[in-house]
Amino acid sequence: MPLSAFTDELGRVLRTDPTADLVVDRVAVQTVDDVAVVTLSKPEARNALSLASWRRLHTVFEQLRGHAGLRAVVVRGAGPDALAAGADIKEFPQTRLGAAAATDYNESIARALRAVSAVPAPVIASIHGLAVGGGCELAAACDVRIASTAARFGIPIGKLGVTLGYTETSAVARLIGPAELKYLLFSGEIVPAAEAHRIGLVQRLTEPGELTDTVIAFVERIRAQAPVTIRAAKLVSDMAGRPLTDIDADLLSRLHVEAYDGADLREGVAAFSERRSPVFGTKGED
Ligand SMILES: C/C=C/C(=O)SCCNC(=O)CCNC(=O)[C@H](O)C(C)(C)COP(=O)(O)OP(=O)(O)OC[C@H]1O[C@@H](n2cnc3c(N)ncnc32)[C@H](O)[C@@H]1OP(=O)(O)O
Repeated sequence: MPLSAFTDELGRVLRTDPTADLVVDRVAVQTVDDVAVVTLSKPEARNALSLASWRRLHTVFEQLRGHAGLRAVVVRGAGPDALAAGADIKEFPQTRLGAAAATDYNESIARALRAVSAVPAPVIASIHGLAVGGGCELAAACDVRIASTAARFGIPIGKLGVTLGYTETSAVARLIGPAELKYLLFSGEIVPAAEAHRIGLVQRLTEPGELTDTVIAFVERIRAQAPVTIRAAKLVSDMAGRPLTDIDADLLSRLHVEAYDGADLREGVAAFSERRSPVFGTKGED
């Protein structure tokens, strides 16, 4: 798809809520060329996520993980108010749940968050409003968060009496560190976007009217670069700060071989020599 048509179409998708026929368990997936847009779609409840929605997110991101040639995923919330206000509290049981159901509930959320992180392509959270509780954790599981100055963030779960597992908190902790995580959890505060940006939860802030254009421009920058470089960039960034495992080393080694033996690098070098913009394939292969 030519760049201008891609930009127009991605803009059209991001500026409108998905039609009802695209929404399954309050989650919609749309694709624009090699970019997927995942929309949380329960605007009347600040896009709160039911168990069915968490399970659907798991399925969706598992499918996107296997989508060869995918260049980016944008995660956003329908309606004017929220990415998501967390797990659907109205679904929480009024009676005791029992060990098996409680474990299954938490594991369903953790599975969804792990699936988000496991997509090889960059996953960008576009945050125009509330990213609270599980909504904040979902945003943190994405690779990059771009937010409007009107967005708000927090994990106010103490007032509910729920607890969080390792997966739900680890992505937030990696971004802001355990001390800021403790502050958010202990205070239950919902902080403005500027504060979320200051502590590292958000990478870029925009005026509310510029969020979509900023996200599109970022996606375009990703698509203009070599697919193999971006895939390796995500891997090494995720590996930073933890000991290198044999599996990590093997993955990186394969990507080095793919890069030096593949078409992306030859195209990049040729474009540099010819003083033109590179035109990359989708998989870094011949
Ligand atoms: C592992 C993960 C665990 C979790 O995620 S636990 C859940 C953590 N999340 C929360 O505790 C946030 C709960 N929501 C709120 O505290 C407030 O909302 C906000 C501060 C986020 C926003 O306040 P405002 O803008 O005034 O909206 P409003 O009038 O409270 O909500 C509008 C409608 O949305 C429903 N809603 C909001 N959040 C949730 C939710 N998380 N689960 C279910 N429903 C929710 C409300 O009830 C209401 O609906 P109606 O108009 O029918 O009363």
